[in-house]
Amino acid sequence: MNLTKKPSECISKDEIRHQIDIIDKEIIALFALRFQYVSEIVKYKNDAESVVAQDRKDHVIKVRGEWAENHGLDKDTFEQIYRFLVDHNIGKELEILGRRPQTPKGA
Ligand SMILES: C=C(O[C@@H]1C=C(C(=O)O)C=C[C@H]1O)C(=O)O
Repeated sequence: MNLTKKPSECISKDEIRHQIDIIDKEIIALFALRFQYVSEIVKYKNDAESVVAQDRKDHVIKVRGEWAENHGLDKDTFEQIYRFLVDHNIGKELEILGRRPQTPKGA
């Protein structure tokens, strides 16, 4: 990441906002990469239950909350953020699954 200053080294609001912009650009790029993997997983799923993958969903949300807490962030807030993200991904996975030609049962 091309950050030019540490948080405490910044000497103006503009400088701080510039660093924040750099960080957010990177975060978005990582979310886009994460989404590429999410899109690929649909190949290995065949119905709504496997798309939702409730146990994995619960685990992802819980563990991200713990990771956030380990970094001094608010656990519940980051659980909410991840719940929103995972629910969004489930919607996208269902769209992809819906577009896929259905294989007749027993075929
Ligand atoms: C990516 C998956 O599909 C869904 C999306 C998840 C995510 O965005 O991390 C996690 C679980 C599923 O609800 C998966 O099954 O792992």
